[in-house]
Amino acid sequence: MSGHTFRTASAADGDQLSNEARIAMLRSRIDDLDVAVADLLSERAQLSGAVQQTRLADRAARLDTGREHRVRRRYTSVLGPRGADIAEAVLTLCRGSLGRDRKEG
Ligand SMILES: C=C(O[C@@H]1C=C(C(=O)O)C=C[C@H]1O)C(=O)O
Repeated sequence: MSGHTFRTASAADGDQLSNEARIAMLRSRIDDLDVAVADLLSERAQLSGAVQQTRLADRAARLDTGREHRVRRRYTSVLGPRGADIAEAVLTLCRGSLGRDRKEG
């Protein structure tokens, strides 16, 4: 678990605010979410790299296309068809995590 907690900005939060203040409040929440998403992606990439490394140590294929297909379906089931683009970007980031680990290690 990453420990991030979120609350959604509600209409009531903005009732007393100017549009400028409302936008600033919403953007502040967006900025928090971007940091949290990037942290989660970093953690995911480390875990994915560890799985890939372990499979290589077992002389198995580093990648698993069946598993990647299930990951893509998870994103599209939540986000709709555009989720496929996000899934692809996430998988690309995580496939690269092994290379980065090697350079750093
Ligand atoms: C992490 C794994 O290895 C690779 C990376 C994946 C991912 O980042 O989601 C998925 C499948 C594999 O190609 C895994 O098999 O779960």
